Amino acid sequence: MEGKEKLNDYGVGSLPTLIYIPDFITESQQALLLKNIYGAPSLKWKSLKNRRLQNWGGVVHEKGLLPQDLPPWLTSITQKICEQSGLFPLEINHVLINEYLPNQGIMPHQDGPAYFPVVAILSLGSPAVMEFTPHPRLRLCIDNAKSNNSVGEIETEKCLEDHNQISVLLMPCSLLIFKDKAYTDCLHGIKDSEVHQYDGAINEIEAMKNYVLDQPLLNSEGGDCKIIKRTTNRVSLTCRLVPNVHKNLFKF
Ligand SMILES: O=C(O)CCC(=O)C(=O)O
Ligand SMILES: [Fe+2]
Repeated sequence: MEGKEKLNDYGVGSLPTLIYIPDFITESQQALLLKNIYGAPSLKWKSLKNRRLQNWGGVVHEKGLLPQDLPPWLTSITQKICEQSGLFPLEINHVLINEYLPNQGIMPHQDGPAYFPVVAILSLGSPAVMEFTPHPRLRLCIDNAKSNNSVGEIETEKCLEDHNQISVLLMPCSLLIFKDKAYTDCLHGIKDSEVHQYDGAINEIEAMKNYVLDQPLLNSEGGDCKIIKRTTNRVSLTCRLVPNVHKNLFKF
């Protein structure tokens, strides 16, 4: 990608706003990142029930960040994201690295209130499908729309169009940016399953363009089966800006 003016070309789907950039980094940049991630001191890993993570940039509190400098191997990526997207008013100062085994995922959730509402996720390793679902507080609106109560026709259509479940296929080396309604009105999550279906993914064409499946999978009718098998770990870098930075713990 040659600069922020090109970013609009990478918008996918109709929900505002999801941006998918295939091959944001090269395979050798991916290998170098993985080397740095797996070369970090083992204490840097925090094990959760369904994944491991490394926290870089400092400790995020509800009200802000107790900062720590990002290492140069991460700033080379975060600066590129800032420059090319033009979507962050300040430098990205926080990176969460998640590692998922093939059968691990992340529950549908919304990111915390301390972050500026633009998220950039760099994917490494195994592909995966991320699902965006309407926030429970919008369920009522959708249920009303479905039973055609109380919401006008145009609103109904718009409501459904905006808030159906949306799948995004995340290939290695790609960058996903999400903001606006995708950030404020949706939960995002990844199923904890070794097989992910990408049928109907909003970026299917862009994501599969340069990708050859090792063994095309066939369904019972002999047609192509749009699933990916997660045979290796997936590692993602969730890059965000915490605008409120506290230099001094006692000023919290
Ligand atoms: O691993 C991913 O792609 C998603 C991570 C995520 O949603 C988060 O860290 O908040
Ligand atoms: Fe998240």
